[in-house]
Amino acid sequence: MKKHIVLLPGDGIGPEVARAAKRVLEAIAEQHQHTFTFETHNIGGSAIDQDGTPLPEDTIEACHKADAVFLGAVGGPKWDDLPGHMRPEKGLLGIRKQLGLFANLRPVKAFQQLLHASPLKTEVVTGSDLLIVRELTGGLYFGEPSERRNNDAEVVDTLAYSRHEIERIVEQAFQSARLRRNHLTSVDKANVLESSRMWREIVEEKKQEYPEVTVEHMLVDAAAMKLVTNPSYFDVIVTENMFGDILSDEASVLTGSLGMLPSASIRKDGLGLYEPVHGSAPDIAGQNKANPLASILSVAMMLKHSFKLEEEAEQVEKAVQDVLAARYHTADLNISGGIPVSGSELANKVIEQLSTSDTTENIMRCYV
Ligand SMILES: NC(=O)c1ccc[n+]([C@@H]2O[C@H](COP(=O)([O-])OP(=O)(O)OC[C@H]3O[C@@H](n4cnc5c(N)ncnc54)[C@H](O)[C@@H]3O)[C@@H](O)[C@H]2O)c1
Ligand SMILES: CC(C)[C@H](C(=O)O)[C@@H](O)C(=O)O
Repeated sequence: MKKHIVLLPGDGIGPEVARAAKRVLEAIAEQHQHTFTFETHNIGGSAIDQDGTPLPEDTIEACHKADAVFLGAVGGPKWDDLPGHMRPEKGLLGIRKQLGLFANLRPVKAFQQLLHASPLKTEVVTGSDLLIVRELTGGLYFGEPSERRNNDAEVVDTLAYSRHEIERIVEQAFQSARLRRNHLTSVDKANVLESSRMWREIVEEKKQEYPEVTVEHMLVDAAAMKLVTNPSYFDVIVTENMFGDILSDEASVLTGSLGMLPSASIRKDGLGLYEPVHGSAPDIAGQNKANPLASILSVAMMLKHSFKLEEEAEQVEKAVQDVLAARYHTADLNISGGIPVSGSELANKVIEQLSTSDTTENIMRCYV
């Protein structure tokens, strides 16, 4: 199979984890006689420095032509004082919007080997296996107006959704639920927000088409609490952009580290942008400490969603599992009696493991 992948390393630890992602893709290509070609482009702060904008035109063009995109991370203190429209994060929001990537899939699964790495009690974390389906191209992130007024005496951001935007993400969530355990929790703030009340109505309408899926509505504040007190209660969570952003970082504590959470930002035709949920981690950038596993698991999602290479995707997931079972870990993971290694060494271990991992064994198949 021939596939062309655009790499957007970005800032901070972005280039370190993007390197790991590329090496895993190269190893998979070699083993299975695929031809994966790569093209690297600027985004975020590094694009501001080199091109004067967080999202250069050639980056957008290359992504449009690609079969899949991998993004490391954007942002950092160097660019924090720039005006809003010039910030590195605008590059990330812009590419999601330009590519029409309305659905962000964020699977959260507590690896057996990492149950003790979470600060939560082991009995709470055990069995956690959920998928957050986050709306990605609407809501507060993109609503207009968004501005300061009257010499900073007032400020406004706008939370706006069209019916179509809500319908398509809710539909995606029902489809994901059907592939998993048929349990959908729609998270909103319907006791306060009109947009949430319309969201609820649309979920109620859509559920008629998916009678096998059990549906419930939960307020976001209650969901935030339940996520850390009874996480195994959840199967699929669907929610709007901002709530999904916050809940997924919260959910990362179940896995032991933000460095463990992969994501896929997808649209209907298969093109996807794959990125770890974490940011550019300026505190550890350039020190080879970044955990590459969120990025490597995002590669597994790329293989599955964009390339339909199920076996290869499972091979990557299994290799990660085996490396953790061998107790290798980066410093962000608290594993007593483990073997601490650098980020690049951990990526090496996964790549070595790829040739030996037996995917017929029971592995975590949570990335739907
Ligand atoms: N997708 C993205 O590009 C993205 C996501 C979130 C934040 N950001 C940006 O990143 C910058 C830093 O944000 P932040 O500090 O709030 O969040 P962050 O996710 O970068 O870091 C939060 C904490 O988690 C740790 N961490 C994150 N990823 C890790 C990894 N792979 N391995 C080990 N430890 C890891 C960091 O060291 C830090 O202590 C900001 O500019 C923010 O806007 C970008
Ligand atoms: C960097 C930021 C714009 C981004 C978001 O809020 O979507 C990040 O937090 C994420 O979760 O990918």
